[in-house]
Amino acid sequence: MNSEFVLTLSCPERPGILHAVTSFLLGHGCDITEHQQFDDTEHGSVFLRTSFSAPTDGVTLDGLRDEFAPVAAGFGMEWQLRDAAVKPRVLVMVSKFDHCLADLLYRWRSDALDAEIVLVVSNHPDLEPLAAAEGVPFQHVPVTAATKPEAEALLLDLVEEHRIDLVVLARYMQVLSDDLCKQLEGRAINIHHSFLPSFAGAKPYHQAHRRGVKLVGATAHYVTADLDEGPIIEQEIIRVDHRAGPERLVTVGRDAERLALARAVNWHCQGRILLHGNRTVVFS
Ligand SMILES: Nc1nc2c(c(=O)[nH]1)N[C@@H](CN(C=O)c1ccc(C(=O)N[C@@H](CCC(=O)O)C(=O)O)cc1)CN2
Repeated sequence: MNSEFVLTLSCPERPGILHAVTSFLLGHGCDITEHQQFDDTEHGSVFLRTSFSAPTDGVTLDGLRDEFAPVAAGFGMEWQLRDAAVKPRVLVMVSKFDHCLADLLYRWRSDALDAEIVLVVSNHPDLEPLAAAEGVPFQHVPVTAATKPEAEALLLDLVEEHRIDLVVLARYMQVLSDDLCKQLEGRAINIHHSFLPSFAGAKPYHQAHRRGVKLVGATAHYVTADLDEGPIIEQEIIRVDHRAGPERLVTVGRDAERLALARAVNWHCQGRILLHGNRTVVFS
């Protein structure tokens, strides 16, 4: 029985990167099961994701990490090596709209999410029954302008207490502070209910209706201090026409939100996303 691991890395472009990776893996009796690479010749950077199986006797994750570190240092790599069998622990944040939370819980229950949903946090009590129905703990953390600092401190305590790997904002309608965004950099994903960069901010479907668009969509992105400006992971669109009023756009938009968010969460948890400045490389 072999173990499955995933190596992701980025580094300055130069000859010998792939050779270094593959000879390291071969030297440890590992077999590559999937490989994807992107050479950004414009910026002189290489992005790579390799999944591989390793013999269980004598090969451990920590051992591979310790022995790959000097190889990586020689190329100036930023890298991650993780056990593909270990599902990242996810905290889902939500306000009153339930469609994204319900979708993620259903995918998790039906083993279609490569993550463990361990906690739901909301600034309203309304969706506690939805989490309870799936046996997931729910924490009501009210937020006002005055209480936002302590509410965010509690959230960070929960992230640490529950050993959270990823925070998912599944229609959480409060703006996170710059400090919280810094603390959660690269491990918080938001679903914005428009096809960014169009209609950022509040009420995007009403903005879209006023503009008379023929396509509406949703955007899953990493959360940064700049509202709706974080690195885009996935987008989904749906065709509409003149008959669709704002309410109808809200309704059809939900499908785009559910799909874009679920894909983004799965790809993040499978180690298929690498940050590239304010953009992403997605090995889907
Ligand atoms: N630092 C960030 N925080 C959040 C982001 C983000 O990109 N960076 N995304 C939002 C989600 N969102 C749009 O996708 C969004 C949510 C809320 C608002 C907003 O103006 N909220 C008001 C309060 C509204 C209310 O109480 O119902 C506010 O916070 O003053 C805009 C965009 C999640 N957070």
